[in-house]
Amino acid sequence: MNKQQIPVVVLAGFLGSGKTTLLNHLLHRSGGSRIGAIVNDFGSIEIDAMSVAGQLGDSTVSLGNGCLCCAVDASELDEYLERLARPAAGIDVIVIEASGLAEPQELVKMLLASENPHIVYGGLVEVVDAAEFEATRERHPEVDRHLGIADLVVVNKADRVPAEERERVVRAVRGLAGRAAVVAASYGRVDVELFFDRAPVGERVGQLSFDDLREDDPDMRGGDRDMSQDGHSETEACADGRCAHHDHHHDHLHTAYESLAFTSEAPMGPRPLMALLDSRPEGLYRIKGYVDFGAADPRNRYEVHAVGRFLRFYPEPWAPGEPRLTQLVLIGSGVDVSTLEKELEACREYAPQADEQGMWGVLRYVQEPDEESGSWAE
Ligand SMILES: Nc1nc2c(ncn2[C@@H]2O[C@H](COP(=O)(O)OP(=O)(O)OP(=O)(O)O)[C@@H](O)[C@H]2O)c(=O)[nH]1
Repeated sequence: MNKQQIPVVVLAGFLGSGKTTLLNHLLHRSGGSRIGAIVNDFGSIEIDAMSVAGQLGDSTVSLGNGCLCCAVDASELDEYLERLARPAAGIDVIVIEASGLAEPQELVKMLLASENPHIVYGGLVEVVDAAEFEATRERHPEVDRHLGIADLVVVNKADRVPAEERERVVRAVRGLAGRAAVVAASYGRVDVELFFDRAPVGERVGQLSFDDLREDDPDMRGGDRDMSQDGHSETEACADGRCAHHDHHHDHLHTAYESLAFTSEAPMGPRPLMALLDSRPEGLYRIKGYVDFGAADPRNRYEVHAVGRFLRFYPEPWAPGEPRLTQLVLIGSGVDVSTLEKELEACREYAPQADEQGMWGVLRYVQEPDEESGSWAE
């Protein structure tokens, strides 16, 4: 192995499984290693990039608005890798956080094809949400094949399921993941050594080659399920519109999903927003971003996450001078995006009242700090 080459690890996993949480854990625990991150957001507001950027400064780059797997060619990615891999940047390992709808094998292919002499493919880490695993597999059988090419699978959110279910999920993942290491974790708290000390390069290329990833390999194609079955054309469904050039993309997960990016300078009314969130449609699987509740709580911004039926708010004080904005990305399948947008617009309050009782509906979804480290069952 060329000691000068920087390993590039792909961090993938379905929407909301905990990739950003794991990346943040790695950044906190990196010790003397310097991590460069490339964050690929599906929505046009780069929420994931915002939540890691603070920690990395110029060693984070963001590739927003569409799945990286759908890029026409690898040149954009190469450009970013080039920037991070310059010896002057002093980076030891690069992590690419894929969007929750990206096809990991496309990213791996791009890395294996890269002619950048400073980098080397460092493995695929798949994050699985233990609480959502079965339901996600039912809807998207192709996630099985993502696990089949992983080098490490993190069965995350172990705290959200009872011990027996956790064991069941770990066993099922082991069955699908072949030779990959499988570890259970909460809040992405994996052993950092395990993450970065993946198998040496020579071994890896032997293990996962272009041949393994060939488009016409039946094992890689996940059957001929038409992901556009909900009636959305590929161009509509792909956030950056580039998918139309790639007819083989019909089996990509993201072709079945639409995203809505919503920004408001006017604060959101807690009551109407909670009414909307509490009755959100089944297909609206993922919501993330930041909410300004204005006079109802002028001190804090509320980071919000919905994953399936799970909903949490995380209040934190606004930074001095930070623009008071609500910025949300909503990702779903079979969701009427324009209606959703109108509903969100209707939640804005132009003459807000200090409606503290109105915040009760929000506070029901605020996690106590000690819950994070606590029990296995929610
Ligand atoms: N209970 C519990 N919640 C978790 C755990 N890991 C992450 N979360 C929460 O799950 C939500 C989604 O986590 P993210 O790290 O943003 O997930 P992601 O995979 O980056 O999401 P996308 O980029 O949208 O696909 C957040 O509310 C996290 O706090 C965990 O182990 N247990």
